[in-house]
Amino acid sequence: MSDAKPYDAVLLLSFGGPEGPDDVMPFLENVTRGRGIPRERLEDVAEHYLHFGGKSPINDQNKELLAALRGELDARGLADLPLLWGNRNWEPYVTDVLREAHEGGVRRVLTVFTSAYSSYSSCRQYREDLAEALGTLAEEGRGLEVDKIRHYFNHPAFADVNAAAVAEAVAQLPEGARVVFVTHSIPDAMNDVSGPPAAGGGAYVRQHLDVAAEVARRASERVGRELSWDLAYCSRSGPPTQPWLEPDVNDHLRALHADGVPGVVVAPVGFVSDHMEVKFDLDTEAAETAGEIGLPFARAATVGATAQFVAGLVDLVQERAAQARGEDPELPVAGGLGPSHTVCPVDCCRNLRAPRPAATGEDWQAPVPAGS
Ligand SMILES: CC1=C(CCC(=O)O)c2cc3nc(cc4[nH]c(cc5[nH]c(cc1n2)c(C)c5CCC(=O)O)c(CCC(=O)O)c4C)C(CCC(=O)O)=C3C
Ligand SMILES: [Fe+2]
Repeated sequence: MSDAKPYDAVLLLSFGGPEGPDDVMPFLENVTRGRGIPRERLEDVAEHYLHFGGKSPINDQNKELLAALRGELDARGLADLPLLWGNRNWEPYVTDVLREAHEGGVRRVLTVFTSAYSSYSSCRQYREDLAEALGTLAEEGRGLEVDKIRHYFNHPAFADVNAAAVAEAVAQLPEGARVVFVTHSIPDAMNDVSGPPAAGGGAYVRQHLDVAAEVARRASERVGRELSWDLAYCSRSGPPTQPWLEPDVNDHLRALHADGVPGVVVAPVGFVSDHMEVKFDLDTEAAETAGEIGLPFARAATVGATAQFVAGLVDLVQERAAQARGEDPELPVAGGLGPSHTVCPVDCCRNLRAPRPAATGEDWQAPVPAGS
């Protein structure tokens, strides 16, 4: 299957991040426009970026992932398939990237998000921003069709690479160390409406619990003992009056220490690479918390651009292409939830603030290009 037909390009769609100190505030304004984030929180987060020279790690990590994806596509006979990279919140902006691709003859694009789970922030917001880009391009007379791969939180490659990372971190700690899986906190209300409405909401937490159990099971096999684990959250923002998913990872480390747990592996399964949340909220802040209370601490690696994860992503691209051709490919999964949809049902991960059209959904109507 050395073919990606009917797609004529793959787009890696990511969050984006600042490249230097002058970019930090404009980037944060892009991210938080209309999201009701308090000014103090923005100033705090600006400090996190400035602590690292005003440069987010995310862009270089995406470049590394792109190079690895390119290599894997080439190795599978897909050297002619263009691989694009665009962001929602910073350059290269997805609209500009798709415009240029259209100029080069690209009409049908398969998208891979750098985010593995369902929720407004981790899926629908990407779809809304894609829809906006497609709208802008249609006004310029450019027609493009876009699909996406299924969520990959429960792809075997994602589970396996995370399990290897957890096992490696466990080996650095005393016997009896606990695994604390960490993901980005979101408002409770956002979790409540995450995933397809027919599944009753709560998909964000459900998916993380499923991955955590599966990664812990695979890591336990690797280390030869039963690992106990919890799920905790980082990077809460929003006003204090609004409930967000808890426990916060720092509070949780203190609680585990008080219970006599002899060490913790912090495993950021909610992130595909070492984003600022990982570098600051975990490697800086949570590590400091652990240091203060004298709790041995090891951070498991994120999947990043590991060969096995990259191969899994290309499998997902080929699988989605086969589906688009009307074939019935195998859909490998890990854990207990089964393969997720590729075309989002109506109101999947509903936007609770200001609903906007979202691409790659059942109710998406591609805008008609001007002049056609
Ligand atoms: C679930 C989730 C992911 C994972 C899925 C995915 O990967 O997309 C994620 C990723 C990311 N979030 C990032 C950065 C930020 N997120 C913010 C704000 C928020 N994130 C939220 C959720 C998520 N965010 C939410 C509910 C808010 C509150 C505002 C709102 O309701 O929309 C803010 C504003 C300041 C603040 O409030 O903290 C910033 C700067 C970066 C870049 C990091 C880098 O530079 O390495 C990345 C990858
Ligand atoms: Fe975020």
